[in-house]
Amino acid sequence: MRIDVITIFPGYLAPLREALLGRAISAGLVDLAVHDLRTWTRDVHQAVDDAPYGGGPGMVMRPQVWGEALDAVLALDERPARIVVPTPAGRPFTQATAQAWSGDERLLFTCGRYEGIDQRVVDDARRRDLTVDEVSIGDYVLVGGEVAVLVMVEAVVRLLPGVLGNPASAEQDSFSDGLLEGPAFTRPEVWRGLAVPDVLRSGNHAKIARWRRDRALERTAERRPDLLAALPEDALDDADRAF
Ligand SMILES: N#Cc1c(-c2ccc3ccn(Cc4ccccn4)c3c2)n[nH]c1N
Repeated sequence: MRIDVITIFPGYLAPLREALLGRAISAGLVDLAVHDLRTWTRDVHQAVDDAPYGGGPGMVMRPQVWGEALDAVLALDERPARIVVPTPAGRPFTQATAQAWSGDERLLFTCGRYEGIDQRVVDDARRRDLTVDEVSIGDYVLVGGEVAVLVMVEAVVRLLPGVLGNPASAEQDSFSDGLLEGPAFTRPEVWRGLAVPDVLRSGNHAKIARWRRDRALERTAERRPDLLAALPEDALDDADRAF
């Protein structure tokens, strides 16, 4: 997978070259290129923003700079790219989104700042039949798109074959079965007077699986009843319903 990121703060994306993601890049599983938007400015001040039409607070990022940047970065590779535009007004980015994008050959992330990017940049890309997804990582407001890109790239890249040491980790993710993960424990057996649940030390794999499923159902019902309500009809078996 090729990943391009366009931003006025390239340094914000440095964490993508650390740890697991850094190893995925070194292993050739991911090609990452970060581009400074100001490369495509033409004025001495390298202006990337301007006042909003219709008035209102803040500034809006100029379409000309973004249009030239997108055209140039898209041309760097012939593979089709999904253009991702982080925005508080976007569709929710979920585990299902990450799963879907993990099958893409190329992702191109555009990091806005100020009050966002002139809408015509997205409109122009779509009318050229480019795939453009305007997405939000959550119901809160950030200062720019860079942090959202860090989140989305990690969520997608960890799903690529060969990235996680144990593929089962991704298969047993929270949300992968529509439920939150239950509690996890490791040594010591007792810590500050708190013991690991006996069932986890029983060696009875069927009982352990049941216990874990019950804790996941319990936690999801308590913290995210919306997820429980959204489960497909056949997602819960009789034992689940009995819980
Ligand atoms: N994903 C995501 C986001 C963002 C986000 C993403 C990109 C930009 C580019 C500028 N801003 C600031 C801003 C503030 C107010 C109104 C518009 N824009 C961004 C915020 N905020 N919260 C999320 N879940």
